[in-house]
Amino acid sequence: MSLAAIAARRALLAPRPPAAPDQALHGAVARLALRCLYAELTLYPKPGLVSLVDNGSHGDMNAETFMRSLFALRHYFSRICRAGAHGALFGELKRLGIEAEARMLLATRGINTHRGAIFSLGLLCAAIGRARAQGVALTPAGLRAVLLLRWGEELAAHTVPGAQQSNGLRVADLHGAGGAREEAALGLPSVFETGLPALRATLAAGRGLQQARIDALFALMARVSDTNVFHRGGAAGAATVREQAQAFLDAGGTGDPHWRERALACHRLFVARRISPGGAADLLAATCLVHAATSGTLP
Ligand SMILES: CC(C)(COP(=O)(O)OP(=O)(O)OC[C@H]1O[C@@H](n2cnc3c(N)ncnc32)[C@H](O)[C@@H]1O)[C@@H](O)C(=O)NCCC(=O)NCCS
Ligand SMILES: Nc1ncnc2c1ncn2[C@@H]1O[C@H](COP(=O)(O)OP(=O)(O)OP(=O)(O)O)[C@@H](O)[C@H]1O
Repeated sequence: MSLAAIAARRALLAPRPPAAPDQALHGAVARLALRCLYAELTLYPKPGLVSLVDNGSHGDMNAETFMRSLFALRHYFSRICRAGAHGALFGELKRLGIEAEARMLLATRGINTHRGAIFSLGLLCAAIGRARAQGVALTPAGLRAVLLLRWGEELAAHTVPGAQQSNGLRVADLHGAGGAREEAALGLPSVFETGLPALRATLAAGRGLQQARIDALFALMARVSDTNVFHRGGAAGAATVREQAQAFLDAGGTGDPHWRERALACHRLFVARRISPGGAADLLAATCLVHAATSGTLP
């Protein structure tokens, strides 16, 4: 072995200095975001959505496509958390988001798996970084206030060059669907006012995280103005999602002993109609991120 090779090996084996506290936070936030997206992917039954069990209403993607995309996003969530901590303007977050979309498309060979998640979870990671840097307590109200105060105005005016062709903008015009943009500009009300209370109510009732995630997903489906649903199913598809989700909740959600059969029946109906509540799925992952980040799991 050459001297240079020995030196390189020694450098590799040498103990590393501990990461600076803020660097450790950005890494931990990124890992949390990925874990929440993975938890959404593996949750089952999820009406019309991709899981490890089946591809739901999707012909062009499966769990493997989502896993490849997740792996490609691991640095993005850490970078956007750091940018938030350093007080970045929304333009900088947007640049990181557009770069992450390109990485996702490269990893999936052009399939949109995490566009909504890059946006909503990216914003939350930035808000967590910002809250910590400013000494704001990591509570749901604190996070939402940071998000709105720092980026609310810019989010309300947010457009992306070349996005005129997006499904979201088309159906926003056609059906008046708010989509990801409106949701973010209002400080993710579906996450803070619907998903999180539903998740925590099920946990408080003594049921586990899996059931809490199912209840949160159905609560989100009943509320969210989901451009994915409008794009594929039109106004009728959106009404079906709302009605089916509300019926599941009215029957007691996962508190009903037959909840699994109900959720499976809903899954089969959505697959038959090619409906996929992808916006609600993204917001479920966002809900899990807020829950975990505000429960003392971060360094
Ligand atoms: C705003 C975005 C999401 C564009 O949305 P648009 O509605 O035009 O596109 P599209 O129909 O493809 O929807 C994107 C995704 O949003 C998700 N979504 C749909 N409805 C909703 C909703 N009501 N709430 C949250 N997410 C939703 C869907 O899963 C969908 O995949 C985004 O693509 C964008 O601006 N990208 C640039 C990157 C960026 O600015 N990032 C900022 C980093 S914080
Ligand atoms: N588990 C999941 N299964 C399916 N979609 C999900 C899941 N989790 C999140 N999503 C969201 O749903 C979106 C994919 O939906 P869809 O395929 O309808 O979008 P599209 O590619 O924009 O439209 P289309 O393929 O109909 O032209 C993803 O971008 C993602 O944000």
